[in-house]
Amino acid sequence: MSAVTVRVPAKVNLQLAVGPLREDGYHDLVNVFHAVSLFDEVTASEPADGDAGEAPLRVRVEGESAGEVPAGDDNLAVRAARALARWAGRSYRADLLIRKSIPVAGGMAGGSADAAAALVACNELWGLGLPLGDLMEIGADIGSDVPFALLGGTAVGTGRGERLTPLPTSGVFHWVFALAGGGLSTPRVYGECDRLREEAGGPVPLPTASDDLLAALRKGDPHALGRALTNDLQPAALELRPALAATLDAGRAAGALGALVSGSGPTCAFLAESAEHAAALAKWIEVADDCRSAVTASGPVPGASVAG
Ligand SMILES: C[C@@](CO)(OP(=O)(O)O)[C@H](O)COP(=O)(O)OP(=O)(O)OC[C@H]1O[C@@H](n2ccc(N)nc2=O)[C@H](O)[C@@H]1O
Ligand SMILES: Nc1ncnc2c1ncn2[C@@H]1O[C@H](COP(=O)(O)OP(=O)(O)O)[C@@H](O)[C@H]1O
Repeated sequence: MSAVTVRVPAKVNLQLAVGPLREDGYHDLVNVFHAVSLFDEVTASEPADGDAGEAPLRVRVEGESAGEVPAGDDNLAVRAARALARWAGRSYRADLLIRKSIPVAGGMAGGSADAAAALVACNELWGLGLPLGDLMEIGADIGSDVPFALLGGTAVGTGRGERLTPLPTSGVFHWVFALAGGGLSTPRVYGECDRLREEAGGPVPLPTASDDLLAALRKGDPHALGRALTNDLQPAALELRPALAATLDAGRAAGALGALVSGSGPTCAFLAESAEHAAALAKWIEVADDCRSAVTASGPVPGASVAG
């Protein structure tokens, strides 16, 4: 095979419960991930013969926000492909082309998605045949969210968010995502969360899964799910970017069943009753000051998969 294209979804966090800061600089989480139909595409191809002597892994990024993504060794897709080659114990070559639609530094795990897609694409291109479990182990070293981008669906992540258990769900959930101009740095948002907690004083409870949320997912009840959505990073994201409060209010006022910041933000997520309701909500949300555009999507969808 001379080229493999993989499609990979964005995520929204339905519950993000953040425990105390650990000694290694991470936080223990209960992270309920949900994969939604907003996709990046990564193509891995064999470099042409005349390119011998060039870097073994090269990357090109296309899409509206391509300029915000590193196009060298720091790219998470390149790091993932390099880690895969190391795991296989050989040097391999590939040209990677990333077509980005997932917002960059938007709290939707676009970089992790590209890393996951590169693992699946290079596993196929190089004929390694590694099982999903091995790819998830390699991915966890690249970033806490990479294993979920490989798995997809709806799942709860514990530890740093990398230890996954799939969750049973019914039906389809319909979403609107308010994309903001520019991003928020994930470490900065976790740091702000710690600072706010220190300021408030008192102990930080260990994270636990919400029974109401799990029941709403099992039943496929969007009204109950809307009421159960929570994100412990939201106060920190709002502190760093106060204009997001008006975006959330616009969605609530327009009748969203639930509204929250997606992960570390600044993307905001709104739950709708149906595809039609989501399309109507998007029109109201789009006019909020800090909203660059509002897009509709549904979930759950599968994780990184070779495109048919
Ligand atoms: C917040 C979340 C929610 O799913 O994602 P985003 O909303 O940014 O996409 C994740 O926890 C982000 O995961 P990911 O982006 O893979 O983070 P990593 O590369 O593993 O870590 C980046 C930095 O985030 C902080 N971090 C990450 C995970 C975790 N459980 N505790 C942390 O404190 C640490 O400061 C770490 O150095
Ligand atoms: N392939 C990639 N796509 C997006 N960002 C990447 C990629 N590789 C490295 N990065 C870096 O990772 C940072 C976080 O990206 P991203 O995963 O999009 O955000 P978030 O962690 O908020 O979901 C970006 O600011 C960017 O510098």
